[in-house]
Amino acid sequence: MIFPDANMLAINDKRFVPFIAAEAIQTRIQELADQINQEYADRKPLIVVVLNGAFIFAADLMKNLTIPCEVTFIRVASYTATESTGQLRQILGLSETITGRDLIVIEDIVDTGLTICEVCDQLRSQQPASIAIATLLFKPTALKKSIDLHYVGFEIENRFVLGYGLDYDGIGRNTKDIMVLEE
Ligand SMILES: O=P(O)(O)OC[C@H]1O[C@H](OP(=O)(O)OP(=O)(O)O)[C@H](O)[C@@H]1O
Ligand SMILES: Nc1nc2[nH]cnc2c(=O)[nH]1
Ligand SMILES: [Mg+2]
Repeated sequence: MIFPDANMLAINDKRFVPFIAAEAIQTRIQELADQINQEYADRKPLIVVVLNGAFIFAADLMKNLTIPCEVTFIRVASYTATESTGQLRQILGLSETITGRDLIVIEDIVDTGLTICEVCDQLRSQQPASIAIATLLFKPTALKKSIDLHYVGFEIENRFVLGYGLDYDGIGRNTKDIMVLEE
C-alpha cells in the first residue's frame, strides 16, 4: 500500500506503521459512492451503520451520496447471551421499521465475517426488501463464513489494522490514515 508521509504510531507495546493513506481512502470512497448512486438511483435506501468502527467511513461515504437516503446506527452487544439455539449477540439500537426497506449495512472491516453475518441474519428476520453490505476493508483469508459483499473498499492481507474508525484497545480510531501492526 502507498503512503506518502512516513510516520509511526505507538500504543502501549504495539507499533503501527502506515498502510493506506488518507488520500487513497477518500478516492476509493468516492468510487464506491458513485457506484451506490447509480445502483440506487430510483430507491431511497436506509443506511445501517454498525458502531463503533464504521462511524468515520459511514460519514465520508454518505457525504458522497447524492441519492435520497436515511441513516440509522446499530451496535452489536459485546456480551453473549446463551440461548437454546446457541450463542447470540443482540443488535442494539434499531428503532426503525425495516420491513420492505432497501438496507445498506456499513462496516469498517469484515475479518472473520462473524459480526456482519450475525447482523445480516438478524436484519433479514424483519423482512427488508434488500440488504447490501458496504465495507471499507475486507480480509478474504480470515473469512470463516461465506458472505456476499457488495461494496468493498480494499481487500487486505490478514494483519491487524488500526485507524480511520478502527481501534486497538479503544485507542487509535482518530487517524486519517489506516495503519498496520508492525511485524
Ligand atoms: O469480521 P469480524 O471478525 O467479526 O470482525 C469485524 C468486526 O470487528 C470490529 O468491531 P468490534 O466488535 O471490535 O467493535 P467496534 O466496532 O466497536 O470496534 C469491526 O468494527 C467489525 O465490526
Ligand atoms: N482494529 C481492528 N479491529 C478489527 N476487528 C476485526 N479485525 C480487525 C482489525 O484488523 N483491526
Ligand atoms: Mg465493529
